[in-house]
Amino acid sequence: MESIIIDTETKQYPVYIGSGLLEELRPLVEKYTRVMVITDKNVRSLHLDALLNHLPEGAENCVFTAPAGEDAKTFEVYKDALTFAVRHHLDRKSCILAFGGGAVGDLAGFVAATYMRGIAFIQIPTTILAHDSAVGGKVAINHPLGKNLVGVFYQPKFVLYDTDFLRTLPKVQRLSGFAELVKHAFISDEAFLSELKKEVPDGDHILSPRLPELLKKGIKVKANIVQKDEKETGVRAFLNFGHTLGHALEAHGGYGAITHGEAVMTGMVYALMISRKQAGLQFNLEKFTGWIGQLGYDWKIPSGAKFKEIYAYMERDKKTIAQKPRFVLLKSIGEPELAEVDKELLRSLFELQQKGRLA
Ligand SMILES: NC(=O)c1ccc[n+]([C@@H]2O[C@H](COP(=O)([O-])OP(=O)(O)OC[C@H]3O[C@@H](n4cnc5c(N)ncnc54)[C@H](O)[C@@H]3O)[C@@H](O)[C@H]2O)c1
Ligand SMILES: O=C(O)C(=O)C[C@@H](O)[C@H](O)[C@H](O)COP(=O)(O)O
Ligand SMILES: [Zn+2]
Repeated sequence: MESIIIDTETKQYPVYIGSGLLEELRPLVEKYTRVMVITDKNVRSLHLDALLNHLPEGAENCVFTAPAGEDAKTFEVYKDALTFAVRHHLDRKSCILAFGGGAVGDLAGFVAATYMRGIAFIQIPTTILAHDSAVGGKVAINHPLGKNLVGVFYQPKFVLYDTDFLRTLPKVQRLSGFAELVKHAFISDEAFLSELKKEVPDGDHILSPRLPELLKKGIKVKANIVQKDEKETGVRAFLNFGHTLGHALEAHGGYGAITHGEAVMTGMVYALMISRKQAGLQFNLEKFTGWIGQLGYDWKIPSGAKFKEIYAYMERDKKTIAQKPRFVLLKSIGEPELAEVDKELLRSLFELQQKGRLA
């Protein structure tokens, strides 16, 4: 199986990626006393039977089904999943298998990391977005006051990314996942960004035969960063490009009102404007927003969002120090930095972007 090795301070593990990989699963999980699958209701109805065909007998009795989307990342669902694990006699030689997108992965990883102080964790991602979320070991649930505020760093034993699952993704989820690929390009390499523009001229081209290759590139960008800084004491924060505003919009709108990727795309446009003003970035943002508009993104800040309320969420972002929000900016494509930004600049750019204008 083709794999990309993730080599962190605490663990080294493979991300197997390609078509038809589910066939290879059974021998990888046979050593566990029990496999608890955590999935969501959409993935369950579309793909659970296929997964169960490749798990040891009896696995169908140990499937926890979370609500779809951000509703999976709540304290209540987290507690229900733990209760399920206790009632199903999971022990320290059992494992938790995340089967779904990033929401399921984040929930399942946090359950695995905390049940009996940590049992084995496996990721079988089913979304484009999960080329990001399944790799690197950030697992968390949301707090009403902020995205992913409750979580840990906990690496999986392996990631098995069977790209056949991506075929059933609705358009809105393809767009959501593609935003993280664009992020990986921005923080790494102008040629990667040009390649994405060329390969994906509009929303109908995201699911192209080239997608697995693009996902591998994205994973390698992430692997390279996580390898240097597993616990985000430095460069890992660059993976948060677009997320300071993005997470605030998600929390403010009520988790799930906009997808993570849409929010991050809006946040990247905001960060690019700030970068042009304060980091010396030379970049044709008008052309870029033309392209993403063609793809189907609405990069305007939602009209109902008030700067004061959004700023309060940004103040609680995990990159904030002493109540001063910090943003990932670009000096040039592939050259990120972390910086404080003057509140009045943030306000004026926010108001412009809300009107659909750029600076
Ligand atoms: N841990 C990390 O490093 C990291 C990185 C990026 C994002 N995230 C988190 O990931 C989440 C977003 O990830 P996501 O978009 O994959 O989330 P998701 O799990 O919410 O999936 C999105 C939707 O797609 C559906 N779905 C999943 N697979 C499908 C398939 N193959 N076919 C049809 N429908 C399918 C799901 O049921 C859900 O409704 C957010 O909570 C975000 O904060 C985490
Ligand atoms: O892996 C990382 O590091 C990231 O920042 C990846 C992000 O795409 C992802 O959304 C992550 O969950 C954000 O982390 P957070 O620490 O800002 O909650
Ligand atoms: Zn993200």
